[in-house]
Amino acid sequence: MTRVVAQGTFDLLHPGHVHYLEDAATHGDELHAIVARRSNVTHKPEPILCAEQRRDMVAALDAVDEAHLGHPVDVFVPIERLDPDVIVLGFDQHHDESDIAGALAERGIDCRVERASGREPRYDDELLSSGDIVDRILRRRGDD
Ligand SMILES: Cc1cc2nc3c(=O)[nH]c(=O)nc-3n(C[C@H](O)[C@H](O)[C@H](O)COP(=O)(O)O)c2cc1C
Ligand SMILES: Nc1ncnc2c1ncn2[C@@H]1O[C@H](COP(=O)(O)OP(=O)(O)OP(=O)(O)O)[C@@H](O)[C@H]1O
Repeated sequence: MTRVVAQGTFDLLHPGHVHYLEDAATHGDELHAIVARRSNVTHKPEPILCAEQRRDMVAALDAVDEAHLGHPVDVFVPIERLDPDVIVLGFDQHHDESDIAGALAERGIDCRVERASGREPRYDDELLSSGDIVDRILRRRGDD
């Protein structure tokens, strides 16, 4: 049984998230998704939705076996508990594979780090970014 972990903010779900999680699931037999806490989302505007709602939506996706709230302080606590064989990063996530591999080795966790592919838009006007969805809402509602 190969256990895979994927992680992200997953605010306002869109087909890019589904693509990431479906790709991650192909790296093993069982996919666990970790949902970032608001306090750890520091590289972009904070999520609109609370962590529990984001977790429940991710858990409802077919590709995901279990979704978990991330740890508020030490992001390696859920990894130690889940003890995955593979961590699959999103295609554009800012994390460095070798930094994560180093942190895993320091903690004695035997786990590969891989990267998912990206999804190209399939439809005219398809939005594959939570930030772009928020921007569109603000633009359209701002016009009302
Ligand atoms: C291996 C790994 C484990 C993570 N675990 C957690 C966690 O337990 N809690 C948390 O708040 N963020 C965790 N994160 C961080 C966020 O998921 C991530 O850095 C970011 O804030 C969301 O990325 P996004 O740009 O894909 O939305 C983890 C990141 C990695 C790479
Ligand atoms: N178009 C896409 N194709 C594949 N994966 C995607 C795509 N968009 C997002 N993802 C992946 O989904 C995961 C979680 O994404 P995240 O929650 O950061 O959403 P986002 O929509 O990219 O955010 P934002 O637009 O606000 O930066 C990330 O690993 C990201 O790489």
